[in-house]
Amino acid sequence: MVLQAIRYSRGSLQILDQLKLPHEEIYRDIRTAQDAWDAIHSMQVRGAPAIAIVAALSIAACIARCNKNGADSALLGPDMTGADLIYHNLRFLLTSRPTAVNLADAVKKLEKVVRQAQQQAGSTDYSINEAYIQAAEQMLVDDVRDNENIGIHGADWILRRTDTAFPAGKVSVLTHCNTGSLATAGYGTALGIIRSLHSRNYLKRAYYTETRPYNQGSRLTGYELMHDNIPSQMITDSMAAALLGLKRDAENISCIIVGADRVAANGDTANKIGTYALAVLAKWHNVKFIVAAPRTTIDLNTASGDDIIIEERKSLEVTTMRGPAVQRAEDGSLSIGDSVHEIAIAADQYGAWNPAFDVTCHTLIDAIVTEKGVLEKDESGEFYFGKLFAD
Ligand SMILES: CSC[C@@H](O)[C@@H](O)C(=O)COP(=O)(O)O
Repeated sequence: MVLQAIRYSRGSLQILDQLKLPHEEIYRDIRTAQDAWDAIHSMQVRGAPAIAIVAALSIAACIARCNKNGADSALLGPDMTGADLIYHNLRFLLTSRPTAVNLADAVKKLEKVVRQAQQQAGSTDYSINEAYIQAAEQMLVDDVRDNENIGIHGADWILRRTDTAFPAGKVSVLTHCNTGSLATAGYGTALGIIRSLHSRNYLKRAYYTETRPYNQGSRLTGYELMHDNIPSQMITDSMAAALLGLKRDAENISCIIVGADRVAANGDTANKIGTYALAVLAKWHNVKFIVAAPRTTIDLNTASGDDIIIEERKSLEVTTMRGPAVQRAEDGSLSIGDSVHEIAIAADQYGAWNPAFDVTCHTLIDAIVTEKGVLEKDESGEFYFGKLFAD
């Protein structure tokens, strides 16, 4: 069964609560823009493309119910209708998390759709709503298709450009954070490449970091890889250098593949905290370092990584951990409880710095894989995005 993190049908939106995974699979109704804002801000849903799509669909689901029943759409701004109501809610959702550009990109595109619908002769609230709903629904479809193409391009590139002289010509790769079905509309970006390698029988093993402090790796990537029976092994973030340093063929890492929250115009890439450290390690160990992202993550209006706003989250997310209680029986076997609790792993009064993302300089990146193909640096060592946006 395909893992479905976003359940959408016209008028209805549900998300799989990622704070409960992998221990509990709970779907939450998203009935309002406020619900979507809360889910994004609290990271019940996370991952750059998924954030954008849930925000867009939350408004679509509300106004679809409104178009059908003529009832209150349950959006913020009860004294507004049609275009104004949509603009207002899009702007509100934009404030939910700052670093990933996909949300801002979606808002810009959806505002354009609404403006064009307003300009149509005889436009009504109903016709504006319909135009919005169709555009938001199309984003869901497009993201899955784009990720499948990222998977194909990325796998092709890895098989061409990295040393595949491992048992049966297979490669092992390392990834960070969660970039799969849970972080996107489906299939995934960096994890999409891993899926593509696996489906062609070229994947020996996917290593993934636990990704402290939010543990997107251990909680979410592990869950997805197990779900799809992809051979995999978790490491803590601090084990990456040791893994790359291993000289055993069977463990040899061909490349590190990560996703992105925002790629600046020069290729500098903001992604989950810890990405930068992996890129430095890759350079030292002469291992390819690849960023996988749809074009919606490339922000040509941001000149370089220096201009990217990095979200800082609460210290508490570093000093606590979530999970079910573990009980050890007399024979030493473990049983894991059902419900998720939060436990302190440090005294919170010490405080902790908690940037959610870091920026990897483009000089450390070998290739950026998009749905349109793989971009490498030119002779002067610069990424040139022009041709990716030719259409
Ligand atoms: C396809 S997801 C790419 C990125 O969004 C992902 O690597 C990441 O950094 C997610 O961060 P998160 O804080 O979990 O939203």
